[in-house]
Amino acid sequence: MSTALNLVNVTLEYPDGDSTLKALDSVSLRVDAGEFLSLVGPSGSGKSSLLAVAATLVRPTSGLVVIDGQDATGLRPAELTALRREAVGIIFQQPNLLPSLTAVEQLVIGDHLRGKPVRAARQRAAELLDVVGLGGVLNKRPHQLSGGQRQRVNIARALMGSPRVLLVDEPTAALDMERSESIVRLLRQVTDEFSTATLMVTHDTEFLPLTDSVAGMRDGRLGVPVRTA
Ligand SMILES: Nc1ncnc2c1ncn2[C@@H]1O[C@H](COP(=O)(O)OP(=O)(O)OP(=O)(O)O)[C@@H](O)[C@H]1O
Repeated sequence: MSTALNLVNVTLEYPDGDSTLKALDSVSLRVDAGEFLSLVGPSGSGKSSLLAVAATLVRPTSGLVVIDGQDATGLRPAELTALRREAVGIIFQQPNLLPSLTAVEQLVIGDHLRGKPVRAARQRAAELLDVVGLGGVLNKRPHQLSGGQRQRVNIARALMGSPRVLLVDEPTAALDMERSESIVRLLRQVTDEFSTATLMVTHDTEFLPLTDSVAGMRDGRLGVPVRTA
């Protein structure tokens, strides 16, 4: 298996009055293609910081963030944007869909804004929406979809750029138990089908067995991932 995401000795400090707060303290983590890893830990332990650094949205104070073999920490902003667009899919807790757009359009808009041909994007969007179980609601707008369906659109949208790395921040926080389970099952399915290296922050310990391994965070430090089976 090839390593798609590799964090090496990553430290992230924030100014905190006269001193500094270590949101991440010498964190090292590898996620291979096709691996689904979950990240758990108390509030304030650094989980969102780790995702933000892995997404190249926040530059660490020190350490390496290697995505698809490329060290992101030395890149210029434009190069970072390109790397993120090509290699990283991000799924936030709230789908943040645009109210006036249909499900297909939510996926196509990114390509459209980048000046890419829309026809091919529409075809891919329809295929991905089918993969996530939304083949029957391609032309519905967010208010016509359930919370679970909106989260599925969010997942399909993150897959549009064929990312090697999929970063997921509490995808089930706004959903009931049954819908939550189906979303984690879907993330398992897309990890297998598209061979993404998937890293998911979650509070839902019930669904950890659907992932390959679990790593715990505490005070900015990461425990060694434990296999679930
Ligand atoms: N932009 C920031 N500026 C200063 N401190 C920050 C910033 N972002 C996070 N922190 C601090 O870094 C630490 C880790 O925060 P982080 O949001 O990564 O934790 P978390 O585990 O994701 O928490 P939660 O489960 O509540 O979302 C916390 O002490 C937090 O207060």
